[in-house]
Amino acid sequence: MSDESRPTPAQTPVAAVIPAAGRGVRLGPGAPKALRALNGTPMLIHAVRALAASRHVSLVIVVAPPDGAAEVKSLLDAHALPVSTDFLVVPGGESRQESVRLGLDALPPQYGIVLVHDAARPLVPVETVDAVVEAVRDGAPAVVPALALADTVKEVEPAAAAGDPEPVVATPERSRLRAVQTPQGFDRATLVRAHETVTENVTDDASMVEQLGLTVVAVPGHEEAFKVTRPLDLVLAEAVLARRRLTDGF
Ligand SMILES: Nc1ccn([C@@H]2O[C@H](COP(=O)(O)OP(=O)(O)OP(=O)(O)O)[C@@H](O)[C@H]2O)c(=O)n1
Ligand SMILES: C[C@](O)(CO)[C@H](O)COP(=O)(O)O
Repeated sequence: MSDESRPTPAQTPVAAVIPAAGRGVRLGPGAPKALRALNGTPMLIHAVRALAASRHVSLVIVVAPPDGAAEVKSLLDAHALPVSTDFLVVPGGESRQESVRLGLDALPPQYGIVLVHDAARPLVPVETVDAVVEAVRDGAPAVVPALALADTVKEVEPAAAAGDPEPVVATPERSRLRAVQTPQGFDRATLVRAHETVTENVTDDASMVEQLGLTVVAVPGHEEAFKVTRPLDLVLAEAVLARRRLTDGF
């Protein structure tokens, strides 16, 4: 591509990869977590709408449970989604990391910026999505939304058996710690290189970029971008939706 035809950072097309292939073991028995209902609508549909609500995002790739791609395609067809956004569905893998990589493999060439967003964070506000994209457009190779912590955090020597006492080995200074959320945003080439390079298991994509020696930056996250992980999170998510219905009318 010549310099004249290469998009400027402000024009670079943005795609979102939504890993949605997890079982949701910590949520308890039932359908795969992303397909469970929140206020009558599958969690995945909330997450897809949240990302597609950003004026920056023109493609959403949903990474479905390995044997559930057809079901997810039908779900997307059955729910109203913005017509200005394209959608693709691919089957996922055994780990979140593998599912994200399978989503990246399906990314068409024109998308230079990639967001990775957990289906399990269905209520992320569009302002958070936009803040992440804008930080990538401003030149950061990797961006995470982050919140300060309310609890003091201890590092422990993990117990051999669940429930056994665990010796505390350190108390990191809380003011320097952040809980990170999604969407995490990346320059596409950086994220692809990170997934090709880092083979050990990690819990988020940004840490793979850190392992390349690149700087990841944090922008303000949002309390409503919490991850639905345990049963109490479902109660909280329903409450947030009920409050939005009252205050915003949806
Ligand atoms: N093999 C996997 C595992 C997880 N995920 C996705 O990664 C996100 C964050 O994972 P998490 O909240 O841990 O979901 P689960 O793996 O489903 O939860 P659990 O660990 O309780 O089973 C979720 O949107 C989940 O669907 C995925 O796409 N593929
Ligand atoms: C990516 C993530 O949501 C950032 O906080 C988190 O690490 C996912 O962890 P999980 O155990 O796969 O839910």
